[in-house]
Amino acid sequence: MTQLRLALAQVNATVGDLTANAALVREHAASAAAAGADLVAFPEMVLTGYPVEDLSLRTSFVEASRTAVQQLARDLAADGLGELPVVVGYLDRVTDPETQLDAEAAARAGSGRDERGVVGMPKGLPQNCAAVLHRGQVVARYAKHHLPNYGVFDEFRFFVPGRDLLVARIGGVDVAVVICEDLWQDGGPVERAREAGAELLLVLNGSPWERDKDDTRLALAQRRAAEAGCPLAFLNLVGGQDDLVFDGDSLVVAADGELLARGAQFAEDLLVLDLDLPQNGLDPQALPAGVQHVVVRDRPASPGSKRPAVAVVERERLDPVGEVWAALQLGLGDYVRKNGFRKVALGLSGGIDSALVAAIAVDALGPEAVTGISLPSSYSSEHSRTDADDLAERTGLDYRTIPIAPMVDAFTAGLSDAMKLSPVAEENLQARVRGTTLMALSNSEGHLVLATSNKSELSVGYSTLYGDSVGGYAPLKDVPKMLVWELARWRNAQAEARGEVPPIPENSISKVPSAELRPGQTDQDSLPPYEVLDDMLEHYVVGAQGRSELLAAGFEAEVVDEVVGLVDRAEWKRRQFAPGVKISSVAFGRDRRLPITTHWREQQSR
Ligand SMILES: Nc1ncnc2c1ncn2[C@@H]1O[C@H](COP(=O)(O)OP(=O)(O)OC[C@H]2O[C@@H]([n+]3cccc(C(=O)O)c3)[C@H](O)[C@@H]2O)[C@@H](O)[C@H]1O
Ligand SMILES: Nc1ncnc2c1ncn2[C@@H]1O[C@H](COP(=O)(O)OP(=O)(O)OP(=O)(O)O)[C@@H](O)[C@H]1O
Ligand SMILES: NC(=O)CC[C@H](N)C(=O)O
Repeated sequence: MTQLRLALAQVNATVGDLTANAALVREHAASAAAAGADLVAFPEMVLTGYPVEDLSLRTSFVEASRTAVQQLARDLAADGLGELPVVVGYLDRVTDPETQLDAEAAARAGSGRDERGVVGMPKGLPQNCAAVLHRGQVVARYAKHHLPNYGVFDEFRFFVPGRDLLVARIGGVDVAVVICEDLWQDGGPVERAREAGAELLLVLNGSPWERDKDDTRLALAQRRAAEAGCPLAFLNLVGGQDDLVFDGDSLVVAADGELLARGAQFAEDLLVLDLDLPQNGLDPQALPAGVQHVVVRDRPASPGSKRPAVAVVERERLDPVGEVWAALQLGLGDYVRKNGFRKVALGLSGGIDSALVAAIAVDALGPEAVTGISLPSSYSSEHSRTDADDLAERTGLDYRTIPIAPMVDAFTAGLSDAMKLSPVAEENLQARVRGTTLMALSNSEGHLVLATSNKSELSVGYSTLYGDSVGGYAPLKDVPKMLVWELARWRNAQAEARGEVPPIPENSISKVPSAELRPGQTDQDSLPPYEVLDDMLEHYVVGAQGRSELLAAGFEAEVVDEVVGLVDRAEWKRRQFAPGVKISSVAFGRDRRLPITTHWREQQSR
């Protein structure tokens, strides 16, 4: 048995900020060293942030990452941390196609060049890599084998796959290092880690969160640990990046599947634990082909018997709705902060969507950073104002009122000389005056405007383009309306349990949803009841089911045709929408890509 004190640093890196990310690594490496760790690991592409998308195709960016990883190794040594092996994810490139690519790819790299790069491979041959840093140097390197190319991932476009497995002897333990998708695919590096006799499988991840994924990951880690025949440490990024949220939730499982430790959810964490590892007797002279064995440290920094054991602190787990809240809060907060904003603004209608967005924003940024504006028109109900007032008081946000009736009247008068405004044009004019007013505030005072539309509305195009759809970020973009209400009730119940004032007025939760763009209007004049709509959207948008499957699932033909038609026609509107946090398995945006211009109609399958 050898004891390894393992430190997993789940940190919040920022895409493109190599300097800040390197500083984050140095800071957490220092904490790991202070905790007596034999090894500290950081997530997938921590040095560049993740995902970097087409930045991987820029020579300047790839070279900056290559330089930064070397500099980081030197800086760690200068910090007095040179003896601590540090594993970091970063962006590298193929420098020797003969030895770093498989034979077929190497042949293509040698022959098929055109002005865009190597035919069939991304320009510059970038790779998603892990490096082991020790005594001021990069002492070992691994390139991700399996590149995810589905859902939100496009890694065939961004990277060239790696070929060899890395096993690094660290603190006397043979550690196989792999990267994220390597774990999700059968066979490949996990199987080879077992063949090689690895004693610990270390997986660096940039695994974005979606509902229920924590359970999927745990089950996967347990299965792969059994396959690898050794404990498995799954280390994940944390933080928001455009429409993705990484939840951390790193975990360590034993070879028999026992959960040994789990990191915080949606927060940075440094997980330190002692692993007692049996020696698998890896023989460096008898390794399977394609396994690189590098000796970094032959024995632990301090023998297990001579240091006090570390106690693994159990982190509190969030319930399923709490996870969604935390994802929305972190996704919005990081989008605002990482894009250099300090405050946000939104229209407060007294309705549930704007109330929920305001409450999330206040949790993410604090009440002083959130400006809510009541923008009453001549159709606005009394409760739209009083409920907005109530929300403002409960949350303490910066609250203003700007009546829009005079502006709408001036617009209507000005336009009516040139055209006869249709009823829909008149309705939308109000939403557009509100949009213009919010953008004026954004330009004048520097607020980022939040769009309040939810996934149900986005699905069917129930918003006014250049009106209530204005905004730089749309927190509820992937949140269906029924979940909007559930989140509001959940947040209020949390407040009550803590003896705090619930942020969302009860009336905003219980009232009938209405756009209030004409007298007496309700959402249900134009849309099926939200219970039915959301259920069908789960089948049609998330499940991508066709008409016959929707009918077989029990939906009425008339409703199917109406909803499918609305969803299909709204594709152009969705394309112009701001990004928002992905919480489902199929979010609008990169997850669901459909042509705007298409003559395919589901009804054709009748
Ligand atoms: N394929 C396509 N490619 C490019 N542009 C396309 C297009 N199809 C239509 N268009 C354009 O889009 C215009 C229609 O879109 P748009 O102007 O937005 O208007 P539209 O979608 O017709 O109306 C907005 C609807 O949303 C409702 N609404 C508004 C605000 C808030 C809420 C709420 O409660 O959440 C609901 C409102 O009551 C109304 O029923 C057309 O005039 C046309 O110019
Ligand atoms: N009177 C208003 N004052 C300020 N903003 C408004 C007003 N009416 C609408 N808006 C803005 O337009 C958005 C869209 O209106 P919509 O009616 O869909 O949302 P909501 O009122 O928040 O919720 P619900 O759809 O449940 O009524 C609102 O969320 C809000 O940001
Ligand atoms: N970065 C990755 O390789 C992520 C892919 C993986 N299937 C996940 O979602 O966690």
